[in-house]
Amino acid sequence: MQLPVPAPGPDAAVAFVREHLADLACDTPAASRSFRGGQTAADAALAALDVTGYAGRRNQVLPESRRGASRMSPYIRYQLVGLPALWDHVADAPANDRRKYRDELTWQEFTRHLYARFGRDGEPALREELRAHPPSPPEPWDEPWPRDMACMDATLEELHTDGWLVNQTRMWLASQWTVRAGARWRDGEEAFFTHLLDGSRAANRLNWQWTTGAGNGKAYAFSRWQVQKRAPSLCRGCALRDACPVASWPADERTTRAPISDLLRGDPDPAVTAGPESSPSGEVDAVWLTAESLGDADPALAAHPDVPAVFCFDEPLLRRLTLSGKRLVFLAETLADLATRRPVEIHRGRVADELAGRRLAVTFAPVPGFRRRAAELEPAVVHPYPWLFRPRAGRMQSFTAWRKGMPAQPDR
Ligand SMILES: Cc1cc2nc3c(=O)[nH]c(=O)nc-3n(C[C@H](O)[C@H](O)[C@H](O)COP(=O)(O)OP(=O)(O)OC[C@H]3O[C@@H](n4cnc5c(N)ncnc54)[C@H](O)[C@@H]3O)c2cc1C
Repeated sequence: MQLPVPAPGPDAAVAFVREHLADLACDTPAASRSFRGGQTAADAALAALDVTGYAGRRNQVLPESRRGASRMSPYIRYQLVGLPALWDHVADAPANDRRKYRDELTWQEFTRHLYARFGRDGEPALREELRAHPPSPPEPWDEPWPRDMACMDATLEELHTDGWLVNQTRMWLASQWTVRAGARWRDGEEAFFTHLLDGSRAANRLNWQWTTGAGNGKAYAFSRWQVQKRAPSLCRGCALRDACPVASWPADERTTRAPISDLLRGDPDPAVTAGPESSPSGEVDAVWLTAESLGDADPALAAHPDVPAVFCFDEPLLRRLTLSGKRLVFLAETLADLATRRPVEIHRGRVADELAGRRLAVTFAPVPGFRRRAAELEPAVVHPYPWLFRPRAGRMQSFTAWRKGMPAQPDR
């Protein structure tokens, strides 16, 4: 089913989602309080980005004015800003901040590589523990994120209204959920994925695994200590300040070993994982846009400026995911913004049905869902994914091992 293209701006995007996609959302669709979707918003955020002080303040939570986080992740998620562009943008930042910021961009790339490698056969990836089973607390909690703890309440509120959190509070929530409360990390990962505007299976699953000890065997322990250090006002105003349930460190943080996949040791065919290396030529009559790449610099969009861009809200997938309306509004804003520069078609349905019979150009996406849909649609032209570092065959047991196998500077 083809849908109308909304006018630019959050109000039209909210109205569009409420009219056409509300049955697929888990809440009443509304816009994120803090983030606007679209290339125009992403360009403005990039132009304003100054990472001076980032290394010292990236973990600060409150007051908000002291945060060092760059807040670029929703734009990075949809390739409205690419990792190579950010790498270049911070070239003149103070050395320590530049190094730290580029390290974090490299973590993002690491998660993409792992997800691509484990999802290379088109099957769901990284749902199993990579190296260890997280710790089990002696007494599981009835409610993993109790709202009477001010640190839980404030961070969940931010997640639900903004669709975004700083890295530090993501770690608190993940550790509290699994290491403290004994809940399944995959359920927590889903709860994040529902709301995060930047929610990606690669970064979300990997970070849940790393925080809970599944990724490297060492769990991150959450306690009042971090809240007092990073957001002291939360403890001061907490109803439980004299009976804090996380006043001391967790009783037991031991993980137990899990079987290790051979894919962590090496990739038998990195070319399959990485996708095409160069852009072929070919006649096409539309560019198929995926949620993995919605920016103006998308290689397929850039190579075929005269054909419409077609995006399909994947009904079976969205029905299963039941995302927050904020994510759908962000996407609608992004498509509406693109439509101010070139023809855009928006569909809702099964992707392979909605786009059947068209000669499509698309940018390769290193995720299992793309492989499955592309196998059905057989695009005429598949453009390379804009990797920061092209995936190689080497070890991925740890970030450090993987980084050693990558060049010092991004591949161009
Ligand atoms: C439990 C948990 C779940 C997470 N889920 C996601 C997710 O779904 N999507 C996502 O993009 N990030 C996720 N992260 C990583 C990180 O928290 C966010 O990328 C970051 O908070 C986004 O805010 P920012 O752009 O201001 O980050 P900054 O600190 O300004 O960093 C700049 C960029 O570096 C990258 N980056 C920073 N830290 C990490 C990291 N630990 N792993 C991967 N990339 C990183 C991101 O692309 C980020 O936008 C998660 C972290 C945890 C602990």
